[in-house]
Amino acid sequence: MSRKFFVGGNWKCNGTIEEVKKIVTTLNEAEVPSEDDVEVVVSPPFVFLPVVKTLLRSDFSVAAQNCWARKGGAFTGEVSADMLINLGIPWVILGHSERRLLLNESNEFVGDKVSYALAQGLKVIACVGETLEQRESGSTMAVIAAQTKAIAERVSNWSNIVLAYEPVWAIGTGKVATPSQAQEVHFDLRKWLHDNAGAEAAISTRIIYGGSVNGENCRELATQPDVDGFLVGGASLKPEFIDIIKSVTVKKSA
Ligand SMILES: O=C[C@H](O)COP(=O)(O)O
Repeated sequence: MSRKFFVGGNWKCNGTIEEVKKIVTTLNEAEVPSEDDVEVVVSPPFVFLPVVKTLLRSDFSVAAQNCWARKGGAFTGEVSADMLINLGIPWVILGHSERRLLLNESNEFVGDKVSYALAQGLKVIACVGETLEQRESGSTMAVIAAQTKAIAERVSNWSNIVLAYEPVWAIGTGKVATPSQAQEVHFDLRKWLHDNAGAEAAISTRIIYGGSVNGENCRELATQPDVDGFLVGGASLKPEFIDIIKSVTVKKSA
């Protein structure tokens, strides 16, 4: 089966309302391949989600950058999955390494969030990835397997999950994984899914790459058989995000 190419733009904690509107205008005016070929999801900070959802072209979608692990209540500063659903936000990014590392989010906590978000009807971009130290000590797959296992233990249906492999050493560093490094991990992760979540999850789950993707390096990465798209940080704030969306054409001819 073919997995639809997926390009996510994670705007992280960036932008003023004026800048956000400008990015949306750039996206709205761009000529890109059909939504039959590529799914595009942008993820502004929470406060800009409603305005972006309202102004953004209808063939692109929006994601929140986080949500709480259970129903809302006395959790100051948190936003619940139920609230996102209430606002018509279809996607959420969970388990980003910046939250795992800076806010000490554990594998289990991320797994709880993924499970609760899916149960409320959200689609989830679930991030996994190793640090440089972990890669250099040869534990890349063990780390990623443990992160994915915490999700697999809480989830039986993978159809609303996109897995984002984001090596921490490649995020915001300009040091992108080579196409063969990305392919190797994506292949191993798909095999892990096969053995632990079943053949259907392995065949149909999109595994996207994130970490210093730009308008240039996306093309060769896109040719890799197990790279089903990208989660883009810095470059998603720039016009080159359009080029990254267009890399689906390279994928289709690979
Ligand atoms: O979620 C996106 C990733 O953290 C990648 O960020 P980056 O493209 O700025 O390296």
